[in-house]
Amino acid sequence: MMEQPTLRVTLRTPDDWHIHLRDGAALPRTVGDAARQFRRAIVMPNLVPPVVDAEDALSYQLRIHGQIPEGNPFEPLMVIYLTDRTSAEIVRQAHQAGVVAAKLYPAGATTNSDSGVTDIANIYPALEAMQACGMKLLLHGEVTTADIDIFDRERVFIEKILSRVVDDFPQLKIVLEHITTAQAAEFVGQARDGVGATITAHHLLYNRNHMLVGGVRPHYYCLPILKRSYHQSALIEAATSGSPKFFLGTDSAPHAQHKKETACGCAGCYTAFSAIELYAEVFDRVGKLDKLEGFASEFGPDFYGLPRNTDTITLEKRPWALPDSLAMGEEQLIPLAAGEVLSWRLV
Ligand SMILES: NC(=O)N[C@@H](CC(=O)O)C(=O)O
Ligand SMILES: [Zn+2]
Ligand SMILES: [Zn+2]
Repeated sequence: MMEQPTLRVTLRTPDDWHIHLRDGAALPRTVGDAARQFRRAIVMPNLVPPVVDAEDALSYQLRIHGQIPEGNPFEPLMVIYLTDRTSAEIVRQAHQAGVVAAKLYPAGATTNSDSGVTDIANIYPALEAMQACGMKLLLHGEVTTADIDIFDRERVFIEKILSRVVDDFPQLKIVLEHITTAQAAEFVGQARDGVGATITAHHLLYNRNHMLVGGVRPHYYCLPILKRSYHQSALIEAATSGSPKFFLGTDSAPHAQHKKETACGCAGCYTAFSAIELYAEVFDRVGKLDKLEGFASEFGPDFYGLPRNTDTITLEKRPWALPDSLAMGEEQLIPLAAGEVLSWRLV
């Protein structure tokens, strides 16, 4: 019998424009996984306590650097966490220290967001300073008031908050992170220049049925929460459209197994172990593998005003099963799609 030649695709090395690496004992796992496939990563600042200024960001960056495998050129790009007390001066100092962005977590919106902003008006001076120095604004785009249903929180954030910030700061570069709805895809698609969005692999691969039909599956629980399949289709459409407004951000977020599989489980999916392979799965499924390179490796650096990577990675069509569990320090971590078979594998 003749062996079929193995299908391969070679891509410019991708970057991850939204990842949670955490700290301490988690770092060898998270940094190692990210550095295996990505050259750069935008590192989320929601540590406890959060990364709020230049000093915090630089010391966190050093701890990450300490875990990059020998000879690997991985580059963590640092972000500060906006609080009610973030001043214009804090922004300017962070910018001078090489911090590329500041992250807005509405207070209480997601994991480790208790120090987040309680009213966007409190950070208008910080946003002015960011606009002036070119620092990007990254948004966890969900309102948090109890009267708004969890499935509507992103849509209401866009209507009530985002549309205002986009207009009030016409030169500010804004990324609506981990979008999950057709409304978000549409808003960003039609927004002025300088407004973009990241999309996770899990919001492309799954909808809320995957999380809730036949039993509740805590490893699919993340924020913003998985939505209807109609929204999933809109996200796939946006990610594979070739529009430079949409780019890769895994939102990979490690929570130990015992913190997910419990009565009140944490929000976040761990995808860093196989992120580019998960994205390849989706793009291939809809016949758009040719659009993966723009989404994964070009539109992100273009948006951030950074050079595109010049080296490449290769994916091969060779089915493999994800491990059931990974070690993270002394703890166990269940990767998203644990035990499932993926078609593409990083060579
Ligand atoms: N996405 C999540 O569900 N969790 C993230 C926080 C975030 O990005 O909202 C985390 O830090 O665990
Ligand atoms: Zn978030
Ligand atoms: Zn996140």
